[in-house]
This record gives sequence, structure tokens and C-alpha cells, in this order.
Amino acid sequence: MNAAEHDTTAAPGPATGPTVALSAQGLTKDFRGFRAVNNVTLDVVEGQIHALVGPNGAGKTTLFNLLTGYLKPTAGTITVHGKDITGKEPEQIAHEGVARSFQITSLFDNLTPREHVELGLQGMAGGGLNFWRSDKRLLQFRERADELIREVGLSALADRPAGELAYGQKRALEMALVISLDPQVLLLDEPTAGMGREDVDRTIELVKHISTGRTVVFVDHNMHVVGSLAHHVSVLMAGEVLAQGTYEQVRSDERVINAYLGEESHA
Ligand SMILES: Nc1ncnc2c1ncn2[C@@H]1O[C@H](COP(=O)(O)OP(=O)(O)OP(=O)(O)O)[C@@H](O)[C@H]1O
Repeated sequence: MNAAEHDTTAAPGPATGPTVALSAQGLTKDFRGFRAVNNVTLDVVEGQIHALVGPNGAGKTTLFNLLTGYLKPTAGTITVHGKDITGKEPEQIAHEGVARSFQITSLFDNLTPREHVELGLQGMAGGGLNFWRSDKRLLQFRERADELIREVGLSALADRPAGELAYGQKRALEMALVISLDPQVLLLDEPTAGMGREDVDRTIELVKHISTGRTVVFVDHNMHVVGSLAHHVSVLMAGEVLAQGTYEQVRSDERVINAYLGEESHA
């Protein structure tokens, strides 16, 4: 099944079909002779939320790292809005409007959410991540920072040290940092990993909210999250795309049931 057949956002019209935001063609990654990603071809349609799922070791993280430039492919190409970004550095890919979620380790315990976002905005504005800049200079980013913090539901905690935030709140702060880059394509690596049900549901709503006007690719093991968010699902198995389609389509696919959804109980 082809992503183009499930587009929900592109205007009707030209036979060219929906716009592809991010595309992998024949993407392959070998680690010392072990093929972790094998000839993966997939299109992420602009404006859609695209899930990458699959059993442990299927190659999801490797594919994610290839798409964001943290790993270089052994073969194949990656394009963003038609532009070839294969082999480019993560920073160059970020310049093309592709951002990925930060890991929790990138937060500083002593800095508040507001300071984190202000510094992120400062870095993006070309000021670099200079902690010794004057408060006055940072003030210019305050308004936007407060807006982003509000968007992720952290206004009440804006001035608390990040080290005091609960796990789900730290993940929300990471989300604010990613969207502060104002990416067109947002890649979220297991946005609900390690969360309890309440935080999972909050994160689902948050991802829906921040996906407005953006394209989102996410990796997640939680089928409730995938079913709630994804317009399109690519199922990986042993480094290959086993099936693609809507959540309903892939979950009723015999190959997927055999290979993966049998594991759903411990997702
Ligand atoms: N740097 C590496 N060197 C060697 N093998 C690797 C490396 N990174 C990943 N692999 C192997 O590639 C395969 C795919 O791993 P990957 O982490 O991409 O899977 P995954 O689908 O993300 O799994 P999980 O859901 O457990 O995170 C695994 O067999 C893994 O052991």
C-alpha cells in the first residue's frame, strides 16, 4: 500500500498526487556485514503523521538515525521536499527543516524550562548556545519561549529547575525545544517511552497539536499511540518494510500479525 493512497491533506488536483515531504529510496545500512536496514523505500506525505513500528531489532532506530543524518547509509538516497540530503550532517539536515526530538540527557537540571527554550531560540537565531550572554539579550526570546512553553502545557512550571520536573514534563519540554526550531518535518523517537497512561494520553494530544501544519514521523512501540496518531504506518521487520498502510490496514495484515502484533501485549 502506497502513502499516496492515504493522503488526507493535499488539495485535489494535479495528477502529480500528494506532496512528499521526506522520502527514502532503497535505503540500506550495514554494520560490519550485518544488514540492519535493507533496501527501505518509503514516502512520508506532507502534513501527515507517519509511524515507524516493528519488533525489537527491526531497524527502526537505525532508519530514524539515517533519516536525520546521525548515521550514513551504505546505499540508497534520502530526499526532503525533493532535495537530496543523503550523507549530509544532522545540522545540514536540520537546515532543511527537519528536526528530531532531543534525548532527556540534553536537559540541564539547573536551568528552567523558560531558560532552556530561550537558549534554544537564541542558538537558532545565530547567537550560539552562549550561557554568558546578558539577560537583556535573552529577554527578546522570552515572548516566543513563553508561547512554546504554553503550547506544551508547562506554563505553571516555567521557572522551576528542569531537574525538578516529572518525567512526562521533561519529555514535554523536549517537545518545546524541538518545535522551537519551527521544523517542517518533525521526527520523534519514542515520544511516549516509559510513560504512564496519563502522560501517554497527554502526549498524544500534544503531538496532534504540534503536528498542525507539519509532517511528523515517529517511532513508538505503543499501539494505542500509533492507532491514535498515525495516518500512515510503516511496519519494519528484519530491516525491511513488511507492510505499509493505515493502522487498520497493517493491523489486519497476516504478515504483520504473525511478525509483530502478537507482541502487542507487552507493548
Ligand atoms: N551500531 C551498531 N552496530 C552493530 N549493530 C547494530 C548497531 N546499531 C544497531 N545494530 C543492530 O541492528 C539491528 C536493528 O537495530 P535497531 O536499534 O535499529 O532496531 P529497533 O527496531 O530500533 O529496535 P528497538 O525497538 O529494540 O529499539 C539490531 O539487530 C541491532 O543489534
